Amino acid sequence: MIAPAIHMAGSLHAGGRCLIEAFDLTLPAGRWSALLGASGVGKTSLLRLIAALPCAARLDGRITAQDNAAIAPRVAMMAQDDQLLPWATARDNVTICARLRGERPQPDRAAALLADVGLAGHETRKPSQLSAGQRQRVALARTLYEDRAIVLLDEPFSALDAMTRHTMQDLAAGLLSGRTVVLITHDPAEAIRLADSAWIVTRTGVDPCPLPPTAPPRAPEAATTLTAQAALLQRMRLHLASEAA
Ligand SMILES: Nc1ncnc2c1ncn2[C@@H]1O[C@H](COP(=O)(O)OP(=O)(O)OP(=O)(O)O)[C@@H](O)[C@H]1O
Repeated sequence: MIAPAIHMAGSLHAGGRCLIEAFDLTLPAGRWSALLGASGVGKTSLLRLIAALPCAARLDGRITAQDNAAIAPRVAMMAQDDQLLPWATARDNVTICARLRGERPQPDRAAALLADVGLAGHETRKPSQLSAGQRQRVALARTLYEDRAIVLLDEPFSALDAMTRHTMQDLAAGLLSGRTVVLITHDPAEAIRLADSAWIVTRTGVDPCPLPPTAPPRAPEAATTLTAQAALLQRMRLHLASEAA
């Protein structure tokens, strides 16, 4: 499986206004890239454009893979909302994309992934019988089941309690090692913990953020992690202040 770098450049527009004036972003091959930035700046739109999904925003520019092959067929995307089918069990939701493609589902693999995300014994529950955090973990298992080279994660751990989030971050870091992963997060601690590269998306472009020299996933209690978190938070504050001015 080749996990390519992805290059995006141009300007982003929606509803007759410019969201991002000009940006040039290379998401490194086989690494985790984090995108942070104010609500509404266009982060989800960038992910949807990479995945070639319908999007209210328009990119004047281009998105290419390093190997020039098509991107969309190699993408698994975990959206902000869990997008689970209400009438299907957790296990059937994990295999839904494969079944829609006409592939034979692998229920044992789905059950194993559900166990990985801490949902052993919940395989036959419907989404309405699960908590928001449990539903988010089913959506994570569905994304992992896809086993794609490019994985787009839009606030994947936002509904989880702190301890479960920590466990799921480690799990995703392990299972998605070597994939080109793009993570949208509002949490500087999560970006510092997981990312190989990070950018703050703003109206004027994308601002690269320094990260500790250690490899992710980084220990949350390490001094370098905490210092980098504080610096990133401060940088986000400065961007917010300058956008408001
Ligand atoms: N149908 C639409 N018509 C016009 N503008 C839209 C439409 N849908 C979304 N937008 C605008 O597109 C912009 C980008 O939305 P997007 O969801 O990409 O932002 P985001 O940075 O991911 O936000 P958040 O962090 O809140 O998820 C927003 O400012 C939003 O108002």
